[in-house]
Amino acid sequence: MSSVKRRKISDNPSAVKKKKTEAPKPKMTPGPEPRIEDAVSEASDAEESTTLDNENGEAAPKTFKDLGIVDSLCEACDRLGYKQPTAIQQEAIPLALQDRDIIGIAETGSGKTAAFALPILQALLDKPQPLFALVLAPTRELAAQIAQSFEALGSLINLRCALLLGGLDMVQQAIALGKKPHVVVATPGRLLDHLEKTKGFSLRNLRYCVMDEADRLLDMDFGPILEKILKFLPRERRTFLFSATMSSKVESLQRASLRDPLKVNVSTSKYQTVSTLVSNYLFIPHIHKDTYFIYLCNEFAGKTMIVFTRTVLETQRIAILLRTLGMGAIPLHGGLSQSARLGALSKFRAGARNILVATDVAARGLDIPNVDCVINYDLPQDSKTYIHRVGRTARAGKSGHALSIVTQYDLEIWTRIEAALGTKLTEYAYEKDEVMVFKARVEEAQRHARNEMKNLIDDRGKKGSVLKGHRGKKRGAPGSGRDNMDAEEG
Ligand SMILES: Nc1ncnc2c1ncn2[C@@H]1O[C@H](COP(=O)(O)OP(=O)(O)OP(=O)(O)O)[C@@H](O)[C@H]1O
Repeated sequence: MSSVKRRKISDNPSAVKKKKTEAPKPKMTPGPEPRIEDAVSEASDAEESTTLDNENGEAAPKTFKDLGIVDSLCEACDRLGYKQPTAIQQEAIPLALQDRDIIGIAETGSGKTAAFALPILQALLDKPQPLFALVLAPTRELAAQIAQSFEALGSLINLRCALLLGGLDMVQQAIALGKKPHVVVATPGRLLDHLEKTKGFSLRNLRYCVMDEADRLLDMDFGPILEKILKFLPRERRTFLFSATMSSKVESLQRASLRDPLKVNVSTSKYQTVSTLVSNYLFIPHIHKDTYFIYLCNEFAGKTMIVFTRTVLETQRIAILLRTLGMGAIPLHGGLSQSARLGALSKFRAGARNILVATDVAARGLDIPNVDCVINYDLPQDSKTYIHRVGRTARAGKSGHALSIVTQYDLEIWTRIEAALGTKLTEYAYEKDEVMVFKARVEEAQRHARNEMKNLIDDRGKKGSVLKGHRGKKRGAPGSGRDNMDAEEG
């Protein structure tokens, strides 16, 4: 292994010899006085990647060191197998090192997490202090994953990171905050609870605030909580917004109170999927939906799959249906306890089950290696969610397959999704006779699933039951609590 000068975070800033990082000149010039409106209009443009720059118009290979990243962080990247920065990393890191607010847009699975984590860790090395950075994410699973990425990238520099998630013990989290972490990763509802209730916890000296899946965080549901959180943060700070899909609504971007932001867009169109993804649909009669679905699962038998459904109950029913037919399925939705949710995800990650059946709580950000296929059992309600769902496969340059089941009732939304993608997808080729071979077995499994669902619903809320007992409570309804904001995205 090459010998590198390693730097560690010292809590005594004077103990670290300050060395100004010489970041290479960015290819995107800041230009005169960028305003939020400029960023907004730029963000909605279809743009070419700005990495094309050598004589042949090919991307010049760059290393993390070339981008201005220090040795200890380069070594952490190396250990994680990051040989070269991805496009969004190449574009965003030099600008972030120059102390700019950034709106970063790049396809799903393109390495956005390291694009914001590395500059933050580097700034932390320069000026070490507790509660240096805050990262907000819309779902608990995503927040947990981001904290893991920070810990992995900060493994050689003594990074302390705290994770604040809804659904888990506040006291344990307050203890973690008492240890003065450098980075806090949180879901919005729980962070606000701590800001309001945990004695001695303050983000007054925060230097960086990141909103991952920013368009979701800034939308109507989360927006009001975000506004409250921002009142606890200092105005003098850097703000990074990252997502694969970005809202171009001025109001929602203004919510993030960016200062002269620069937009880094490495997507070639507004809603784009990666080129390694094969996407098909099946147009089928609603009455045979389960039979077609089981046929598809059989076609992809042995592969790792995520199946998206619209509701908690449908997620649970589909998982039972699959298990009854001998397939290793596990449900993930906001009707489960938080420990059951994290348990389901780790079983799926570890390969103990090869089919994850999920609501949109799993649509954004989750980075599970080697997901071969995403099936939209129910179509998503909007095209943005489609992009995020299918982005759970074909990540980091790998190939993947997305299949959407479209019935006669889904034509309008499907037309809208295709229009947003700017392309007509091809239909998945099948022989109807081969599908109908499954009909009798599926009908038997449906009867079994109906009975099991009845028992689960009757037991809801009882001790040891699978489903939580918050029947009928809506987001924001009295008693549901803001902590539940991130409990269920579907
Ligand atoms: N430079 C790199 N080289 C190789 N792999 C990388 C590099 N940077 C990140 N990765 C890996 O690529 C995968 C996707 O990264 P990440 O989860 O940050 O994507 P993302 O852009 O945030 O996706 P999404 O929009 O779905 O949230 C991760 O497994 C990550 O470890």
